[in-house]
Amino acid sequence: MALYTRVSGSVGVITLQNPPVNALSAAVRQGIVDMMDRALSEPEVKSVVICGQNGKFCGGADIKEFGTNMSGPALIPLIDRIESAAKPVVAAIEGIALGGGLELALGCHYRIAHSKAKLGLPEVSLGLLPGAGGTQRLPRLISIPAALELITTGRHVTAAEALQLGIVDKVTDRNTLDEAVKFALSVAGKSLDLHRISTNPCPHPPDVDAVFETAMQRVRQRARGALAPVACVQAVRAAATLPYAHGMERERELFKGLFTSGQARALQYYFFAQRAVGRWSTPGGARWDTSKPRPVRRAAVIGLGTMGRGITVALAQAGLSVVAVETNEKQLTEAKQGVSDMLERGARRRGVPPALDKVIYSHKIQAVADVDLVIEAVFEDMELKKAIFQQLSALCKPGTFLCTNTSGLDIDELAAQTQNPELVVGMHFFAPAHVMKLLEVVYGQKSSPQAVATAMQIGSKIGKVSVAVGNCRGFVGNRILKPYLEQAFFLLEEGATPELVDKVLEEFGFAMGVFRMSDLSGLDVGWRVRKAIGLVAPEALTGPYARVREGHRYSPLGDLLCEQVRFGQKTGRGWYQYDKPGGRVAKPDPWLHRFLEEYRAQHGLVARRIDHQEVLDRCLYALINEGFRILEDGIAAGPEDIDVIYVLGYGWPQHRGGPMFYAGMVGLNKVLERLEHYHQVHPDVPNLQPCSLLRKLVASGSPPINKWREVIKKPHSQL
Ligand SMILES: CCCCCC/C=C/CC(=O)SCCNC(=O)CCNC(=O)[C@H](O)C(C)(C)COP(=O)(O)OP(=O)(O)OC[C@H]1O[C@@H](n2cnc3c(N)ncnc32)[C@H](O)[C@@H]1OP(=O)(O)O
Repeated sequence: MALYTRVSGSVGVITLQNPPVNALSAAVRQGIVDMMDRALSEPEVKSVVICGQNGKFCGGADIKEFGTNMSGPALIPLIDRIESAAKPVVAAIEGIALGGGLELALGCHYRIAHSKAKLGLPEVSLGLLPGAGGTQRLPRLISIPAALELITTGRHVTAAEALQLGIVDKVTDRNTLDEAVKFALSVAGKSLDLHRISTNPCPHPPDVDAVFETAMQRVRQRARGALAPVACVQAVRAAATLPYAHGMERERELFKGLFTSGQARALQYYFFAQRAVGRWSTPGGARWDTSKPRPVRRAAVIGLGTMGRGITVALAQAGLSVVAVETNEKQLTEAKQGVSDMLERGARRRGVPPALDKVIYSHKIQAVADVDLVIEAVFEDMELKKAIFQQLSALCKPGTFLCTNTSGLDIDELAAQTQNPELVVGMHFFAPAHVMKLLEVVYGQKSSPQAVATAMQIGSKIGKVSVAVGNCRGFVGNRILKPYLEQAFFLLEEGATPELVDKVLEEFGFAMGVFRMSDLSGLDVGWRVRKAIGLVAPEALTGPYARVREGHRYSPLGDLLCEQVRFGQKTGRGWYQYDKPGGRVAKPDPWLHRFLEEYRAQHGLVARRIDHQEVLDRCLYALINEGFRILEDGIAAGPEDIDVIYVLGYGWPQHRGGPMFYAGMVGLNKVLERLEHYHQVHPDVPNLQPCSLLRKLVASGSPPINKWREVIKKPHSQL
């Protein structure tokens, strides 16, 4: 709803009231219509200010209303009504003016923003375009190239940048409403002709066609199949080429196409999923709203390889004091330089001083004695980690949380090395750790609610989306990755090439195909894990048992490549070839193709033609099947957790919502039917055997994803 007051005698103030972000729900829209009518009809009122309660102007359309029977006044005529008003209307922007919120402000004649406000048209990240005149008014106000950039990226801008771009008329550090009222008093009675944006011409750059062509190329390249960025360019083009009314028709037409699309549903699901994972719970009864974190002022990182350095940077940039420990002197010297460089680069980008003084380096593990939390980030070797946890338990002050950055080893086994296993949790970062948004917080059997809550809180403090997950080999992300990788290897054995598999996955929207991704992360990482669990016995690399482990099909292809020291980008050779070790551009490698042919011949495998659909089905459905197993085992509390992990950590296309959402979109019965088919063809591959939760969901009538938890009925369900 909206509140109306009159201040300073002649200014009507309309306050949007819809916590937490004053989204434009039906009631708010109705409130604005009613209060505008009142302000315009009161003869004493000479000007109007629109603001939002609780320091937030407006977070845009109410996303929760999408997909429901929307009622109440439409936004476009409401904004038009404001713009055509005979009295000046001033938007007082505090906190946020996003999406429909900014469009509302663009309908006002003037905009005053607080210096801390953020403005933007982020609809593209919800699979939409600014559909209340934003694509037509913004280019008229700030030029086509600037509007294209903001609308196609959905980027939020600061008030200072908004002033520079011309989105706002004034920025203030003072009380925004007071300033807006003063401003409204000063413009009362003045001509509004130049301030009705829709009536202004759209300024044309001389090379307007080239501007749109370049923009279209850029968005198509980045969009990975997403529709909204392309439609955004088309809508802005209408602003450049058509009169306002016709431009609005084009905007509406494009908006309608997006609004009902599966991509918009997926992206809006993903928006809420990211927030849902913050309301975590564990089977042991720890919960986001009842488990209190302990403050962490000083943290330590043990092991300054790539991961340890990234974690150190992430912590220091968030203002935490870090003791960075590396016992290898040479590595320590390199790490000091590496961390300082990263801190300086990051600071330059953010326009702040580098947090160099936040990090103290030491080559002695004893330096951790006084910290509140330790993150161990040494080599992925259980014996080494166990030894470190024994040392930490003896060295650290009582109550210090002991965390491990393992990507899949047993948290309980590590906790068992310590005197206080309740203080042990996993904090699984993703490389590069100072950049990637995802953190898996892994609770063990004995992790205390406070330890989990503290790790989750540190995660959000350093800007990560933290997802609480249970303890099993690979946790959620890497556990799901395994059957996906396995299918990709099997497809090579059966006749595919890395190029074919990657092409299909990249066309689906993955940031990188599975083989390019393996080359980037290093083939040796998985190899070491497989060796540790006894899968890579040298005598089993050839001969009749090379392709069998524990009675099931196994592909030693990855192991054979590692035997040749083909570790991927780092060695300049992997599934592809690179121009040098560390090279980034993957090129098909004739050696690899010959190697595959020889391998098939050696094992009596006859290459067949594999079509795109089979690649997609087998890789994705094997992955999704494991996702259902994870839900069944209670390792993830809900499908949202898996989806957020997969989008943020593994390059799953956001516009497909995540693997579990995708399964729902495809149809659970279809996923089940395809898995049954492929399992019949490959009975020696247990990962293709449909999991019983999937069968149960199908038997329950394939409920929508937000009802799955009712079928899972795990004790820590959040629904
Ligand atoms: C036929 C229809 C015609 C319509 C034509 C006009 C079309 C307009 C399109 C739009 O305006 S789409 C919406 C555009 N706005 C956004 O994308 C903003 C989304 N929100 C955010 O980015 C953030 O929430 C925030 C506003 C920057 C605040 O971030 P913060 O970290 O402070 O809090 P959160 O945890 O993210 O959010 C708090 C709470 O609020 C809910 N919420 C946020 N925005 C909206 C919204 N626009 N509608 C409904 N609910 C919203 C959010 O879900 C959180 O609640 P939860 O219960 O924890 O999930």
